[in-house]
Amino acid sequence: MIEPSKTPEWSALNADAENLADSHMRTLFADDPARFEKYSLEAAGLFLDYSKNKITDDVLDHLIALANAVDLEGARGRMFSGEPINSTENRAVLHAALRDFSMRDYFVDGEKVTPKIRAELKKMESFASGIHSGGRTGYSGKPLDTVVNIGIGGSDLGPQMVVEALRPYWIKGRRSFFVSNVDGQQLTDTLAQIDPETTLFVVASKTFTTQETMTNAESARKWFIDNGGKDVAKHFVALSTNRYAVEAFGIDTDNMFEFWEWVGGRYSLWSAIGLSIVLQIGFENFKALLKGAHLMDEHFRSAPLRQNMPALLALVGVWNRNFIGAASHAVLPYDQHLLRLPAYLQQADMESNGKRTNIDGEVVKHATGPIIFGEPGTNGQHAFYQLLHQGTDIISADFIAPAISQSETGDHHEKLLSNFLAQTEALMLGKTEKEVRNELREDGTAKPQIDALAPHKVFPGDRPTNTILMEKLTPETLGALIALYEHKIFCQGIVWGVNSFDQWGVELGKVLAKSILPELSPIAGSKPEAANHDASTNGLINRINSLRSQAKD
Ligand SMILES: O=P(O)(O)OC[C@H]1O[C@H](O)[C@H](O)[C@@H](O)[C@@H]1O
Repeated sequence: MIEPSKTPEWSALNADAENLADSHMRTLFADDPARFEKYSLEAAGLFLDYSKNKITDDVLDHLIALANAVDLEGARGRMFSGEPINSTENRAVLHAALRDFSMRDYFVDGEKVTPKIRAELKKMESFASGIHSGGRTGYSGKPLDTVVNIGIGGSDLGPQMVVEALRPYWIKGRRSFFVSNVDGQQLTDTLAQIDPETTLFVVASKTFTTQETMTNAESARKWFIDNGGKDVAKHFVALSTNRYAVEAFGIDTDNMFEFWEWVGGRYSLWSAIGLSIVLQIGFENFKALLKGAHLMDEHFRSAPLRQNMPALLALVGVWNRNFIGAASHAVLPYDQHLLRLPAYLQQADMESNGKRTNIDGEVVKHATGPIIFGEPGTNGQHAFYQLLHQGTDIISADFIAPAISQSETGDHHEKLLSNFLAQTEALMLGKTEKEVRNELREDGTAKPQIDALAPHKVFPGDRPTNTILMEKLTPETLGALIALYEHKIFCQGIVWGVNSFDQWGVELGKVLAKSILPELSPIAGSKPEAANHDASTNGLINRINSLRSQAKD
């Protein structure tokens, strides 16, 4: 592979960063009145303004040249044509096929996968319509109006985020719960709110071997039976790629919704993993979500890089990460219903591009995926934005908002939007010491106080942000937004030369936890002194065991 940091394009970008070091974004805006028109674009119902980044035409030219040097367009073609671009697992990456409503066919290893996708969607549709119409009931004949989705990671974050985002589309009277953590408190708290007669447990796991999910599913089944539940088959369905493990767990494969190896866990909400979404908002709305994503896919496949929203978002991200030095990236939705978007993107982005080895197995020579974090605005403003404005690190950020709220209430949304706009303006402009001093003087502040206060009130500004706007948060625009991020992550992975579709970094902890589990004492029980680990881990096991042994059962 081409080592990006050794290319002339990378060197040109380094030189750009040096040249721009002394110019402030204020000046870039003052010097070029067309900046907003030049550095913004529309696609699939989304509008992206990336003008508040420290970029120029030269920077963009060099970023596009870098994308060409690593053959981003070729890689994009290889993904869509079903090549096994997930090289360490020898798998294709075809989540886009799940939402392709054109007549296009997709092949994996010579096999046409399109009919399988359509058949599974049909199965989901008819299952959901049975539940919604009351044709498919629980063991006592009551409607199944409650869903408990048991899954973790990609089998939890996507459906949960979407269900939360599309509240106004909820079918009246239906409730959804999401249980992910192996911490039994989450399951216990959920079970306390539901009725076995009216609950459908949706066990979601690509592998069907994940400790957390299997433990929660076993405990949920036990609770169901202990609480008078009968006919487990009516109350438990599975979403998985692993038929064998689903059968072994005791779920009839008739009650299984299937997806395939070529759908990565964190890219799976479009597959059978979306069943909990379908049950909460209806199949037509789920289809609209898929269609929105498909619109973005079509844009991504066909638009030249200079007019390609996911590619530009990715390249500007590379600029901020590798040349401006932003090691963290904030995702800041100004929409309360997008509450779970930052958590969703933490997995999507950090599990995809948090890699230190390139696809050739060499340690990379440049920074890769940033730390992703975020909270909905305006809550974040009253918590961590202090650091965004005046901290010692440059943190890039995406500000996301709908122009019209899903529930307009008085002037709340105008207030929300005024904050949304003010924050990116403030981060870009900053406030000079001169401006601070003038303000204090106008307020009648005495000279010694001005001298003492002024340095604290200075904002450096020049801090990079993207603004993503949509008319309204709907299934379509949400689909497009998620697909935008999926493709952004893909493009960055290609530039950085990493495999965005494996996740070996989660394995070591899983293996060690397995060896520690039998060493932990039950409540009021006892276990031999731990001696197989490092001194810290042994010491902590012994301390936990002593606390648990002394506790009453
Ligand atoms: O869907 P599952 O097979 O249960 O996997 C659930 C999650 O756990 C794994 O450890 C991976 O890190 C995630 O990518 C995955 O989404």
